[in-house]
Amino acid sequence: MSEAILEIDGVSKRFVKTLDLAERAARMLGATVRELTVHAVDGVDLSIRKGEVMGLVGESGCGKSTLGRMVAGLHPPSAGQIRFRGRDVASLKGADAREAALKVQMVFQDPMSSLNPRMRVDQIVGEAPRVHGLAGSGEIDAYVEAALQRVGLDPAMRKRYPHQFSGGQRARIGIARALAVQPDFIVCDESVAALDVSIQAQILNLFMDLREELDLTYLFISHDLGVVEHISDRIAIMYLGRMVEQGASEEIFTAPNHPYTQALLAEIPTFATTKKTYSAIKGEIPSPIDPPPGCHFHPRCPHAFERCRVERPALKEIAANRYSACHLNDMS
Ligand SMILES: Nc1ncnc2c1ncn2[C@@H]1O[C@H](COP(=O)(O)OP(=O)(O)OP(=O)(O)O)[C@@H](O)[C@H]1O
Repeated sequence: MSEAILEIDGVSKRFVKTLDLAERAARMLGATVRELTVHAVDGVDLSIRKGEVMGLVGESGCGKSTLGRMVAGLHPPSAGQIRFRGRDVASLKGADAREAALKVQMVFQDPMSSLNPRMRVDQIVGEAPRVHGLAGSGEIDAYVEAALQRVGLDPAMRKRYPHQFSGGQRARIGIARALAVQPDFIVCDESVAALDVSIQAQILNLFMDLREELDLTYLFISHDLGVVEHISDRIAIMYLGRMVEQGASEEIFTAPNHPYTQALLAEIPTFATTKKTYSAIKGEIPSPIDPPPGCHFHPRCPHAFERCRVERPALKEIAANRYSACHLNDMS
């Protein structure tokens, strides 16, 4: 088993919700308007080994993107530590901080909104390597051509603008831009969610080919367990800011431990009909502004009992390299 390249240790992120117009007006008129805190990520632990694909799954709003953004250095954690190659990223300064920032890159969901529409592809892909001195002015054209070829784009298209490409091609441009700074670790945030299913498969295959070719490690974020099933070595499941289960991909699918994971699996039609059947998830996801006490999942859990309503379950190792945060595991 290879060493951890990334360690997330007790990481939390809180956002103070900005007041809307009516709330600001009420405050100006002297009313007491409480500032609300969103607990987007709440004490998450996760360790990712060099070369693996870690799938990160959960319903919308559970904190996946916020965790991914913290890993990519786009948000500082409110608490806890993120270590890349053993070094606390927040404590790095100067050249060390810049180097760490380049080594972890993010590929976003919607290439159209993350690519500058007024820049040509060669500028989009070439900008960061030029700024960071990875390619000199005499080499930049060849550097960009190689980056485009690596993701399956014809370098002859390098003078075009993003709107002149299809969705799948734009996804490839986003990947080429991320790879152009020679990262070791890629955070894919719903990177195929906006694509047609057949194009999704092509882009997932591209990610896997690049992993081999460039020795990459991935944190692959998706709300859809079906998408991460085939590419992830391990899967981590989040619910309302907390980690609820982690394990080898195959084990998560064949023997999910946490009732929330079981409910998510019930929502994949092929899985539910061909393998085991679990109760589908019921009710709305609660707000991270006012999460339920105890286990956050207890109001929707078919197995909840008194302890679940009052005590937060710790993420415990329930078998070798298998973790779950459920009080039911203490009863067997
Ligand atoms: N900058 C911000 N300011 C305030 N609240 C935020 C901010 N970013 C995220 N949140 C809130 O934090 C919670 C987690 O959001 P996040 O985007 O990380 O979830 P997610 O699981 O990635 O969901 P989605 O797939 O819908 O993006 C949500 O309630 C969201 O509204």
